[in-house]
Amino acid sequence: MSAPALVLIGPPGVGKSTVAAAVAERLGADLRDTDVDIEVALGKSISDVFVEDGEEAFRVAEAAAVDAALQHDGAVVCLGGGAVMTAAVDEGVSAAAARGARVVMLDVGIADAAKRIGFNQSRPLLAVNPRASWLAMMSERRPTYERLATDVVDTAGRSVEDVVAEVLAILGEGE
Ligand SMILES: Nc1ncnc2c1ncn2[C@@H]1O[C@H](COP(=O)(O)OP(=O)(O)O)[C@@H](O)[C@H]1O
Ligand SMILES: O=C(O)C1=C[C@@H](OP(=O)(O)O)[C@@H](O)[C@H](O)C1
Ligand SMILES: [Mg+2]
Repeated sequence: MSAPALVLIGPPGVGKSTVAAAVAERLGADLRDTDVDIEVALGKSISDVFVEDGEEAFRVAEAAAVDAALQHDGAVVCLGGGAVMTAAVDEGVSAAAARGARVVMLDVGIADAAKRIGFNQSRPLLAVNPRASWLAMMSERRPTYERLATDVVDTAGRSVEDVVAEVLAILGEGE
């Protein structure tokens, strides 16, 4: 049964896309960042999808992109922060874990998240009142992230390289 090697979940700005790219390179594995897959499939940026088509349309496209990525054997898969709140995605990630994928939650607090993403315009859900929105989003999502995760990596105050090394160790690919 095919399964990705790794599925990265966690809030926006925690470093999923950055860490996934580095881990995939180190493993020589295929990288599937589902936000990139959605942009290719719809031919526009995530921000434009939200503005022109709305969040509901984005979540439909996202569920399809995640479903395809979770069938990609041996891949390093990186989800958008809100993906697991869609029931089909939640079930798909659980099923991938049952087939052997490691599901790693990257965790972070508000202080580091704010520094990393600068709370700028590129994440449409955080465009208005970014700090309060991030905190509310995190309290709603945290139980789902923690339930799905086979492993949790705290990224607060750590370099990208440090986080990548811990994720590689979880995969049994230490230095
Ligand atoms: N451990 C880290 N320490 C400091 N900055 C980080 C760390 N991980 C990622 N970053 C930076 O945070 C920003 C957001 O990362 P990104 O990979 O886009 O997050 P996500 O995909 O989770 O939204 C990037 O500029 C990245 O370089
Ligand atoms: O948290 C969310 O709902 C979202 C997170 C984003 O991805 P990142 O988590 O990679 O920033 C992107 O999928 C979209 O803007 C919605
Ligand atoms: Mg990302």
